[in-house]
Amino acid sequence: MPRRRIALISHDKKKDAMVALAREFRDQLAGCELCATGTTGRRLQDEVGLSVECMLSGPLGGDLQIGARLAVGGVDAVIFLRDPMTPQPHEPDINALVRACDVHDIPCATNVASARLLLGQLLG
Ligand SMILES: O=C(CO)COP(=O)(O)O
Repeated sequence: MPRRRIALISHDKKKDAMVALAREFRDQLAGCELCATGTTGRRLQDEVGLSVECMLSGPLGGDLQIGARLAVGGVDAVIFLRDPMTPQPHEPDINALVRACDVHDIPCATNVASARLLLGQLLG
């Protein structure tokens, strides 16, 4: 089976949760092709030891880079731990990425509970 291509994105207040989730699924994620927005990806590399292709940071266009890749068939699933309590300067980019997931029917988990279900099903 080809390696799953997974995009990992988290807002600042959700980054600890992303690191914890990645630790939980570390062995399965290590067998995937991972890409991430910049700061999220660097934390996953440094703190979990995963190999991650780091895009730009979200506010600088990282969500859009992942959305563009997804639109041409380059991403199988998105884990996007959003912070629903904090306004983001790049809200339009965030909406564009989630919309691209819906347009192209790519699974997108936006909280830890759904991320666990998605990763368990996809990689379990
Ligand atoms: O802002 C983000 C997603 O919208 C995440 O970007 P970083 O991983 O660079 O913090």
